Amino acid sequence: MLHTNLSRLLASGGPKRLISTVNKLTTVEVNDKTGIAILTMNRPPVNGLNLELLQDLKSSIDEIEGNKSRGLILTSSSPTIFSAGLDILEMYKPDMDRCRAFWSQLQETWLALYGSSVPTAAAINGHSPAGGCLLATSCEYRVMVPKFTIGLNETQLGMIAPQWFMSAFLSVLPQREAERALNQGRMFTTEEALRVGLIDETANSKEEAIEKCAAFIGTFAKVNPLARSLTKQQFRAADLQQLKNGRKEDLEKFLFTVSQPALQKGLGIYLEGLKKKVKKQ
Ligand SMILES: CCCCC/C=C\CCC/C=C/CC(=O)SCCNC(=O)CCNC(=O)[C@H](O)C(C)(C)COP(=O)(O)OP(=O)(O)OC[C@H]1O[C@@H](n2cnc3c(N)ncnc32)[C@H](O)[C@@H]1OP(=O)(O)O
Repeated sequence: MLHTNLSRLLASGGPKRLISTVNKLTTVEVNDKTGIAILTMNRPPVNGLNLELLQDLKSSIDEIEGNKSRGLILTSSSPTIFSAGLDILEMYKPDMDRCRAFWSQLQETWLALYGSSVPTAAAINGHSPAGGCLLATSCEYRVMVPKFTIGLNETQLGMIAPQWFMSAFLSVLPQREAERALNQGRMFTTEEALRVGLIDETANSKEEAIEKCAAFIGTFAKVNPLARSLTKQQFRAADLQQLKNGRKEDLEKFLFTVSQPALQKGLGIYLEGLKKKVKKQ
């Protein structure tokens, strides 16, 4: 009951204090009463994860870790897109120095989110392909609004999701389901995602999704925070360590992959397809 009241207060727009507007592409709002932070991505039109958005996400996660928030809810300011995943323009005909900084920042941001000491939840209020799905599956709980899609579609782009994308996916889905979905590059509708367990709940609106995420975070109200966070970290330690140990190799593999002419050609065709779709409407 206490948890429900807390979450209602949060969602009803109860007393909220904007504690950070420092970052250009993210905002953090901490509710004074509940202590839960809402981290909102705001990079129109599709929250494409470019270097700057990844930097802002990392610094917002650090801020939430530092200000003793009771939990983190990740969401988007767009009414239809949670995140379109990695900004393909960071990988298409890239400047290699920037590309290096981009991938290193993606690693850094993932380590911070997946390894966060506070309870994390994603209020998925729009489409969430690839890198968007990575962000959502790196959280501990997912609530999604109907009529959108989520999944790791990398193979559809002729790309291979790195091992740590798979780790986050596997922390949510059974191996058999995860392997098949990744091989197919399958995008799940909200209803399908609920059926396989890729999301935990559905909600009819962003506000309701945030309320349900807050209720999840509220379930830890009476649990010792240190015991909870150390337990979470033990569960995630092997996945985190695997990337920490292999960061350099992972970066080199990425740079090698994006410099392949066949991949560049595929990305060009994919981008063209996205643009043609816009013109048809
Ligand atoms: C083992 C070794 C491995 C080593 C590593 C190797 C490889 C690296 C692995 C790479 C991993 C990649 C993960 C990714 O995240 S790749 C990105 C995947 N994302 C997508 O496929 C999403 C594509 N977008 C869409 O499907 C749709 O845009 C949508 C998100 C469903 C939204 O649809 P809608 O609302 O209709 O919007 P538009 O389609 O009209 O888009 C508006 C605008 O935005 C541009 N855009 C969309 N998505 C992206 C993107 N991801 N990056 C850059 N730009 C994007 C789109 O082109 C439109 O632009 P214009 O307005 O200029 O036309």
